[in-house]
Amino acid sequence: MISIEDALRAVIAKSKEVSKEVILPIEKVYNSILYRDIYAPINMPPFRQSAMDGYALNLHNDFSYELIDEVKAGDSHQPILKPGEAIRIFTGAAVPDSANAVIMQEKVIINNNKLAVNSQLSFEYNIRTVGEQVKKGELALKKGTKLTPAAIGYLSSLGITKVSVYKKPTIALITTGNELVEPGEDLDYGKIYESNSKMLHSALWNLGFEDISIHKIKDNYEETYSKLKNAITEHDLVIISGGISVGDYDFVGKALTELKVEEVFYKVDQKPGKPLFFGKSDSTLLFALPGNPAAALTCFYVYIYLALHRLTGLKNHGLPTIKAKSLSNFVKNGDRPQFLKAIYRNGEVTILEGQSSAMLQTFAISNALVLMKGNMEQIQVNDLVEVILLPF
Ligand SMILES: Nc1nc2c(c(=O)[nH]1)N[C@H]1C(S)=C(S)[C@@H](COP(=O)(O)OP(=O)(O)OC[C@H]3O[C@@H](n4cnc5c(N)ncnc54)[C@H](O)[C@@H]3O)O[C@H]1N2
Ligand code: MOO
Repeated sequence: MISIEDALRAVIAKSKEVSKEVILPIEKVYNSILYRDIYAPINMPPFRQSAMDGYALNLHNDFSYELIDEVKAGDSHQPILKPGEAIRIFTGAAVPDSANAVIMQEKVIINNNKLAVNSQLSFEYNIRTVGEQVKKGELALKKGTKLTPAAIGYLSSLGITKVSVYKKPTIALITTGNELVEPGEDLDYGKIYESNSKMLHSALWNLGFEDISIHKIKDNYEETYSKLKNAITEHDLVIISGGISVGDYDFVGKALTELKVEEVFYKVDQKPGKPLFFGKSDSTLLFALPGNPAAALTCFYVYIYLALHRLTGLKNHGLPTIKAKSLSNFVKNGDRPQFLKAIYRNGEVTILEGQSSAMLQTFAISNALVLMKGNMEQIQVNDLVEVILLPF
């Protein structure tokens, strides 16, 4: 059995090489990672731009100006102002070369075509200079940057329509188990509703992964073997739920061995999620998660989240962790390090009742996991504990 730290190191080591480049329309790159540096194709702003609704002035040694023209946002004409002349101007409009300051309309008094300003203005006041944000040819965004809404807005403002990003992995989600029936169908004795696929699918969507195919297999060796074989050939990442423990009808491990999947680790010293398998077949990464729903989701956040980051070119390592003050007492059962479902708010964390790996009720209201190390026997109120913040 491997430790959590070694397992995380192995995930980092094995998942770094799988990234590929793809060029996508900017509408499709949200949450993707830039594959190459982007240089600004234009100056931004492309012209001297008014930052206010007001008046553009050609400054002189007097507080009075004569109003001669108007430039609205989008206008292309360039009135020529002599010293002491002003034009009406609006936010975002092009300031003529002959104007050297803009004054807000609240700060002037207008009388006929005369404009009285009540203060001395400095040159370029309220004017955004050409290339103030970024100059043509300068580095606009570095490779490795995550494309947030702000980044997408910024690149669009530079007129960029296509972006080179790390290809997001194609993902197969495979559930196993004779006991599983679809929500909406009758629930016969001995059956349960299949919930892991929808849970993991939404966790992937939340992180911006959309190329996901879902497969459901029974506890049958031949079916397990052939479905896994196809999934490995056709996807960058295969996530299996269930069938990885030691029962007579747990066929995943045997099929993975037959398929010559390299075992990076099997079994992690942790609770929940002990029977976690991580492997690799050529460039395809493969996680076999324990079927118990809370164990599967914990392993997703702790390990698969990290692998997904690596595959998509992000350099940071997994979910953010912080120290927080516990508002709860908790006594650990056994020596295994434990991930505890919890609610974090404002530097404090409440550890929830109902930590069984079969239960999702507490996970459904959690926004964090408390990591209780193996050598800790209990947590007491006011103890500082390590908290992993979940990505929502
Ligand atoms: N003799 C031992 N038995 C078990 C051990 C062990 O070390 N020795 N480990 C236990 C632990 S810990 C876990 S976790 C489970 C993992 O078992 P599997 O990964 O083989 O998962 P299954 O047996 O297929 O399912 C476990 C549990 O989860 C339910 N399940 C499975 N898939 C789904 C799904 N898609 N949606 C909803 N629920 C699902 C399934 O019905 C079972 O109740 O093994 C222990 N046993
Ligand atoms: O590792 Mo199991 O996940 O405790 O139920």
